[in-house]
Amino acid sequence: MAPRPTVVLIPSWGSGHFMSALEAGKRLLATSGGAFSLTVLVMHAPTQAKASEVEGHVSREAASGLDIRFLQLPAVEHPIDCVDPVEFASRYTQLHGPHVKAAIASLAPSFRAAAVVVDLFLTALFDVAHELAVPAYVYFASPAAFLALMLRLPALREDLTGPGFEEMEGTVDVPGLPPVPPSYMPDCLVRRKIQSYDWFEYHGRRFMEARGLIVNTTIELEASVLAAIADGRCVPGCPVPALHAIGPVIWFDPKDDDQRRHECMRWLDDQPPASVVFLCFGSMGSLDAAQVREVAAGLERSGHRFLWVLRGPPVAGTRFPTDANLDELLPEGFLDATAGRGLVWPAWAPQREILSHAAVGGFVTHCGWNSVLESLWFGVPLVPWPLYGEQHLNAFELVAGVGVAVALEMDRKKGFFVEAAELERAVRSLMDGGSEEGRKARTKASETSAEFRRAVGEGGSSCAALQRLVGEILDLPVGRR
Ligand SMILES: COc1cc(-c2[o+]c3cc(O)cc([O-])c3cc2O[C@@H]2O[C@H](CO)[C@H](O)[C@H](O)[C@H]2O)cc(OC)c1O
Ligand SMILES: O=c1ccn([C@@H]2O[C@H](COP(=O)(O)OP(=O)(O)O)[C@@H](O)[C@H]2O)c(=O)[nH]1
Repeated sequence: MAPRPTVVLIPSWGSGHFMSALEAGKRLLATSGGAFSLTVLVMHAPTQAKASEVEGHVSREAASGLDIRFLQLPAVEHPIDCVDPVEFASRYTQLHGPHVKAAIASLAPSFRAAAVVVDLFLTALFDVAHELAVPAYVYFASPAAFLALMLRLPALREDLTGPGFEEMEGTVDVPGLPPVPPSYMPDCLVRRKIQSYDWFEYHGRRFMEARGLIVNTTIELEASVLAAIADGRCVPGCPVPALHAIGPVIWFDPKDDDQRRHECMRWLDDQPPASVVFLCFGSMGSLDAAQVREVAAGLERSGHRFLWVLRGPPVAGTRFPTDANLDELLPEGFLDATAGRGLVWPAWAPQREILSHAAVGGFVTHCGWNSVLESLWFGVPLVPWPLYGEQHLNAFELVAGVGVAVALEMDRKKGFFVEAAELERAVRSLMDGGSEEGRKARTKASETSAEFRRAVGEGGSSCAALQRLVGEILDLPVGRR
């Protein structure tokens, strides 16, 4: 019997990355109508907490009855002296090369790898795909604007006077975006860390070797950036891989009827429609004590209702926050002063469920791309408070490009510190009925929600992109994709 085609997906272990890639894989599988299966190669997550999280996802999905097989890759050493998580992910991935090759070879004779799809920082595995003559794809869980920047990095290096963007004068040309101030570049490219730039540039170059770039966005949301990439404006003179905008790819937890309704949801049930501003800063977001005091003062003075996910300092040696001790962190009297109109939640919260609640009218977010897409899916406008990774660029795009957000001024020289008065202003602007800035953001967020739902529905742009991608993987003649 001829071997069955399978798509080999290799995600990384970060919470957002793993589930976003898996959800994208499941959408590919569903669109293929059984023409191929999905094989997921799972790397050992580098921390115990992440490993348990990944194991939980794998065992739940393995029991789903879908045509997915999970293969655990052997453990490898941890690279040392890495300057940031991107360098770690890139070097850790390189060490997996021989194991990935063996895993793909072991699929024969029952299966044939029809494509290899890797996470954005795992492009070192393209070497294996090329050796085995299997088409390679990138799954890009971040916005197309960041993809455009990564593709431009080799050329932008020529404009730098130092190893990062910090010393750069003028603005950065990210094709498809308005001119970007250098301070909105990903934080590890702003400061003087030569390895960071090198690794981002490495991946940017390798993207050009892919057969296709699968991006978690929609043509409607990032039209100008996607056009700029497709027109070759990021890497002039070189053929651009096929672009597939299949988003928004959002993962929703399976409903568990036995579970009690979460305390945050019960609290929201008692609040009026669109009255609550939600604050949450992602899987690696925690604020220091001085910043917590400013947020508390800003929220109290704004007079608005709020649900604030406040996490404690990171676990030693990691960037992942602990559950907060509210008595220690919050200013004395704050909880009493805001009783009835505010809830501070000290642990991981059910963010997607919260955003879906009618009482939520605005979201102060760290601008992780999953959080942005989830908020817009439910039509909730944003106040961007970027912290790490590419989030500053995301914030710039949301305010200056897309128009779904009210800007928040931060002191870029003082560790992106936000004053209480500035948070109060931004929250009022987002939430007050009379603010023109907030009205525009609310209208645009609500239009984007409708666009998103059309894009993934039958005949929508992302649904069509998935169908074209499946046709490309199966090598169907162009007219039948
Ligand atoms: C996308 O650019 C960067 C991403 C990261 C980064 O690293 C990271 C490492 C981990 O061990 C766990 C993580 O969860 C994690 C997350 C992360 O960034 C977020 O990834 C999301 C994708 O699912 C999404 O794109 C968010 O917008 C990201 O903020 C780190 C980094 O530089 C250090 C990046 O430039
Ligand atoms: O308390 C929290 C914090 C985060 N998230 C989820 O974690 C993901 C975070 O991904 P994102 O890309 O926004 O940021 P990252 O954490 O990767 O920086 C999103 O799906 C959020 O809904 C959550 O459910 N509860």
